Amino acid sequence: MFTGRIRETGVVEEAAGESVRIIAPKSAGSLEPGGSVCVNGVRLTVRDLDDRSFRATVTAETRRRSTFDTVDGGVRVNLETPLRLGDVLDGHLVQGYVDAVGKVVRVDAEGSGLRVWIRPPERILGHLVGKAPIAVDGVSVTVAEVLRDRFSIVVLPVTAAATALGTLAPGDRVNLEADLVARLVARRGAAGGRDVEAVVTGLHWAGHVSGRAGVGKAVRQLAAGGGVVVWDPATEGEADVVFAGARLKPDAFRFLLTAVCGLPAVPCAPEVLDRLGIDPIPGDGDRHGTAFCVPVDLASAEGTGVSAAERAATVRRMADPAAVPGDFLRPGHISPLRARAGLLAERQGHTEATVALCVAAVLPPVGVCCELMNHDGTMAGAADAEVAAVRWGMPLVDLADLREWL
Ligand SMILES: O=C(CO)[C@H](O)[C@H](O)COP(=O)(O)O
Repeated sequence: MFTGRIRETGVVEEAAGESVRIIAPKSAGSLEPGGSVCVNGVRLTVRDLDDRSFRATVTAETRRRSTFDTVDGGVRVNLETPLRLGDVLDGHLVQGYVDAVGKVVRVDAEGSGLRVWIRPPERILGHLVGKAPIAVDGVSVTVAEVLRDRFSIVVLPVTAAATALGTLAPGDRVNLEADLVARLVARRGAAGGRDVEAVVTGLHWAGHVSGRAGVGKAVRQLAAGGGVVVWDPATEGEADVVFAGARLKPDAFRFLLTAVCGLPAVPCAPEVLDRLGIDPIPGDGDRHGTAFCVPVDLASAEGTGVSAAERAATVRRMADPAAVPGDFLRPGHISPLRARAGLLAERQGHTEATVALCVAAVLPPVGVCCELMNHDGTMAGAADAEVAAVRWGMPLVDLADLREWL
């Protein structure tokens, strides 16, 4: 077992047939014939050694499954000697079994470090989770972001200096080992006919989530009647708490009014509003093109339509496919918003995000969104939203991630 903390980079002196000789004066002293050594994330067996180098076996299977298919003399490699019981586990548990070879597609300077984008084979993308560790050429780093076909890592200056990651360039191939925990979960999921995404999204998880698994978690939460925080850094710089209309309980509406504190509104797919005869409010619209429609109340209600229970009942009826125009009084106290037909592909607003989440949750395309406002009356920023999401046990997802994955 290894940790992904590289103590020495070695240089390949010779690679021929089933063996490789590596110059490694620091590591050679603590190796022994028949023991293990991790070379660029690949666990190899030491054949023989002297005080400045060692020779290890590279089987045909290892060559097929790693970058050892092309390794040559002169190449700098990351080395790690095996973990001993009682050693500091400063990194994460690395087995030295390569899951896949990825290709570096982009390297950008980021602060004093580097952001490296890697395209792995599709089959391991589902094992990658933002903020979880991964071994890249045997180095323990954190997955920063997972997109549809790639993920990124940030290589800090200290890591760039101490390992061969500092010289990575587009086109380079790297050995990848996904986090042991993610792989075990994936295996368990596969046994049950489900993949890792389904297992991860089933976990109780609050705060910022990202990538496909994060969006899956948000959809699942909404489908179960829970709330999701959607952060929009680009247009409004605001976070909205979103619920599905069909699952809306009076207590959720009370929560929006008393804890979330913004202006609750009800995003609807355009066909719902057309069917219910709910028209847009004439005018130039607000600064961001939010499409407010004539507010409504449930005609069968007996109060003013303002209580949390009555407002929730109005929303649930709007989400009911059997609802008809006569079910609603105009004007009322629930403000519908008209989503664009193309949803997030057409407009990146909370209106479209709410409807898209409901659709992904296989629910009628009607939801509630309410801006998160601090109790001093200012609008919540990213840090406020994250704190609130954790406190309320809700996932927080970026609008851009919803656009990418829904
Ligand atoms: O005005 C609003 C409804 O209370 C909000 O800003 C809400 O976020 C929906 O608007 P948009 O689709 O423009 O993001």
